[in-house]
Amino acid sequence: MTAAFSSISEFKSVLANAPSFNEQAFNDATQRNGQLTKPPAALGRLEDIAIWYASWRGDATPKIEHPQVIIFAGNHGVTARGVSAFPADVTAQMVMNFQHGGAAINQLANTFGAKLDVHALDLDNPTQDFTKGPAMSTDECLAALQTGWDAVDPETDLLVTGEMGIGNTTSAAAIACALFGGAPETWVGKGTGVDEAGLALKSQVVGEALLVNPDRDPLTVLGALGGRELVAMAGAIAHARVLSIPVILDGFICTAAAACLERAVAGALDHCVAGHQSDEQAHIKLLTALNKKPLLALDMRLGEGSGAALAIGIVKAAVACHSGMATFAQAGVSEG
Ligand SMILES: Cc1cc2ncn([C@H]3O[C@H](COP(=O)(O)O)[C@@H](O)[C@H]3O)c2cc1C
Ligand SMILES: O=C(O)c1cccnc1
Repeated sequence: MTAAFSSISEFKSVLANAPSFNEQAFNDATQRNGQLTKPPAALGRLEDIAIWYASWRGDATPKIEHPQVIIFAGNHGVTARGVSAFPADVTAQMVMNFQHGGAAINQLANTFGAKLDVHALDLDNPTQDFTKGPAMSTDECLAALQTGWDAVDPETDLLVTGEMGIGNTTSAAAIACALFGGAPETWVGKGTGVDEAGLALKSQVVGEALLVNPDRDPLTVLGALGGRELVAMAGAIAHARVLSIPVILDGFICTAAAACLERAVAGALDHCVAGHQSDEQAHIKLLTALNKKPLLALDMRLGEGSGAALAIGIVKAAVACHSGMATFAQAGVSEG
């Protein structure tokens, strides 16, 4: 399905009307799981993951053959406030690095057999510093949503969305604070490695951003405090929902973008699992608020979709066990 959104409310209504999981496949996969040659629940969370995946694919014995990783890149006006340990130029430089195969995500996508696509969003025009007004106009937000929407390959069977955008942990913290409340201090983290003074500055910047952008409608928050790469991730995750493509969420930034969808339409992230727990301190708080339990916790705080790409291996393994194992009857193994 291709869609050209003329308004944020149209986007929201497409998301709200997206299909849910397939109950027949859920029931069939649950029944099959109980017949496989293992003690009940012996594969732990792998069993839940396989049943979740099967129910979204509408197939009780699915395969994962075409994972897609999409990285979106955006530049942030708020970097003028000195919120990152790195200069804003690094965003465009890393886009070149992705294109030449030199970044961590290139190696991880290769390792797990995923196609990697990179979309740079208007890098020459950073979003407005959101301590001065909304980061984006409605039209800019719609354009970024569309880029994300169109980036999803309808033939893919597992999606990872990642990002690159110097300054975007501040953007993600501002979004999380706007959506879930609490003090800015509880949402900011060290990002690329700011010191104590940098952390205090990030809290101050988030506080200012929330005063200047008082509207708490979740999709308005996304455009007012997000960067284009966050908006595009939300657009891609929404399109995956419409196409019944399961998604693995990455770290703090990806989860903050996704959280806007869930707050706009309850259940909008039911087709998503949390790939990992980022070392960005507020990520676990955000995951808990979304009722998502991370698959991995490896002290990573990179972004680029890296933690989610690693979790492709877990989801693939879970589905391979579920679809490939023999039942007790097939294998002639006695049940307990
Ligand atoms: C070389 C390099 C590669 C990266 N890959 C992802 N990020 C990560 O760091 C940035 C967010 O941190 P902050 O808010 O502190 O700027 C994002 O671009 C994120 O994807 C990177 C950062 C750097 C420096
Ligand atoms: O959790 C993340 O996504 C993250 C954390 C720090 C820097 N970049 C990304």
